[in-house]
Amino acid sequence: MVVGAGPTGENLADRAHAGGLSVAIVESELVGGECSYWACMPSKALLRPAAALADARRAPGVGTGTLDASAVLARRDDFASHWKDDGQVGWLEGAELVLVRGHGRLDGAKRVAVETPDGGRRVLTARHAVAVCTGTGAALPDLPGLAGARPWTSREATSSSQVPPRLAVIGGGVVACEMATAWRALGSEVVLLVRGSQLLPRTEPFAGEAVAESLRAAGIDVRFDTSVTEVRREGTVTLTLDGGGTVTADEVLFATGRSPATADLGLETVDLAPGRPIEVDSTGLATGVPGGWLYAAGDVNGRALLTHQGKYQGRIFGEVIADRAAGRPLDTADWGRSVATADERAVPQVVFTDPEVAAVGLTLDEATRKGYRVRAVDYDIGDVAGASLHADNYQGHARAVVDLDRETLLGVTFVGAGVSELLHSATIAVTAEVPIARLWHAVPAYPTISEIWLRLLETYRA
Ligand SMILES: Cc1cc2nc3c(=O)[nH]c(=O)nc-3n(C[C@H](O)[C@H](O)[C@H](O)COP(=O)(O)OP(=O)(O)OC[C@H]3O[C@@H](n4cnc5c(N)ncnc54)[C@H](O)[C@@H]3O)c2cc1C
Ligand SMILES: NC(=O)c1ccc[n+]([C@@H]2O[C@H](COP(=O)([O-])OP(=O)(O)OC[C@H]3O[C@@H](n4cnc5c(N)ncnc54)[C@H](O)[C@@H]3O)[C@@H](O)[C@H]2O)c1
Repeated sequence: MVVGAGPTGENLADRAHAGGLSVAIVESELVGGECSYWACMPSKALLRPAAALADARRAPGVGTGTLDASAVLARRDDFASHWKDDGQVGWLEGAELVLVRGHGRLDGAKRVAVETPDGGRRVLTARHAVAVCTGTGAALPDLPGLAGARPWTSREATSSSQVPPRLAVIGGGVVACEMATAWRALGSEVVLLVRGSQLLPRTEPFAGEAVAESLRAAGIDVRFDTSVTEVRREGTVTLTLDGGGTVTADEVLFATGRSPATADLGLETVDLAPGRPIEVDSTGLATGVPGGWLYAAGDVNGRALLTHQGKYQGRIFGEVIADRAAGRPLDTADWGRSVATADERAVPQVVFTDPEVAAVGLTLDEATRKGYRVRAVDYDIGDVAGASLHADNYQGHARAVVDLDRETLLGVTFVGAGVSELLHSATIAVTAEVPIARLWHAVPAYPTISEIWLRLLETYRA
């Protein structure tokens, strides 16, 4: 039994079925999950036209137009399948997975009680395992006046059919940076209020600095070390700031992180704490639950809050569940078939701002804190021939973090226009632990932005 039919639950169910199990999947909203309707797909549909326009403006002779907001929003609606899940339900049926609509709650060992849309209650018992794949919801701070102020969360920010004339965005993480970029490009006046002193704090510092600079260049009012202490809506929204002063906007987006969807999941019936992520081992098995029947995959286990990592866990844990049920041996060595090793060593992520931020593995700071003997190798991407052709005055930077003892890469970060498609080359280098001596023979085509690889290696060997 799988609870939650987001990208993770779908993949886990499919792999468990491919391994020989019959699978039922419980979904309380839309099959396809947050990613399809209120996260990855609609946000990237809003951002892609902005990136295309920015690229056009940097290539002389192409054009300097503005976005047609209604066309962009209409295309976004198509990408969100108009918030209907018929297509994904069709896929589930084709994959021979049984869909149970309703809110699922654990009800003791191997049991899931489903509150069905007609108000009924159905208790389902799994023969082998229950996999919780319920994802996360937006986390809102406890601020006076916030509840009555109808704030935007990531859901409204990705699905709004109106462009607010003035938008205040709270937060300095990925959602805040991407949504500030998108709505500014669609015409909003945007103020970005950041509690800390940098954007994208989990990436290399030069990434957040480049994004802050470009958000400001796009006309966004970026304010660091600024906290909101009170929110009031009287038609418009007024935010009171800790240093004194107020900000008034038509809408306010709180992009202040996520909470695991475990508060109303019956976790107390299996002696786990509601509202917390479900901790798992590297085969997906929940720790502290006897009997080896409860798994958790994707955002809900807190390992890596990204669709591709959730799907990766889904593929691996689904197969593990089927293998354990059939008595087949697992392969739990590092990078083995039955463990999600990449979660700890090589998580790739692209932040679709302008410039894009594409990173995999450890930052210099993380590698140093983990005790590796490392060297950071830096190079400005604008000095690569392919980049200077890509855009006039191309601004970008790359860093590779080299493990000096093994001469392999622990992490790579690219910042610049069009770098997202470079990332998989770095993911392969980090995951496969390709020695620098061999990377030297991986020749990038001339004149592409990929020549950054050659420059990084030359810099290392200089
Ligand atoms: C604005 C935004 C943009 C993002 N962009 C990207 C991106 O570009 N790339 C990327 O990799 N990641 C992105 N993410 C992160 C990505 O959305 C998540 O990592 C991903 O959705 C996690 O998938 P999941 O299947 O684990 O959970 P979810 O997608 O959250 O799916 C969980 C499902 O479980 C259901 N459910 C919950 N509780 C119950 C219950 N009790 N009973 C039955 N069903 C239940 C929910 O209705 C939902 O359908 C973004 C996130 C946000 C907020
Ligand atoms: N392109 C992508 O891959 C993509 C896009 C969007 C989201 N995501 C994923 O979704 C997850 C959620 O993103 P997110 O940006 O909501 O979370 P986040 O954790 O990345 O950032 C949250 C930000 O809010 C700030 N914050 C927290 N509480 C606050 C408060 N009370 N007041 C002011 N600021 C506060 C934090 O300091 C942080 O800067 C992330 O893990 C991210 O990886 C991925």
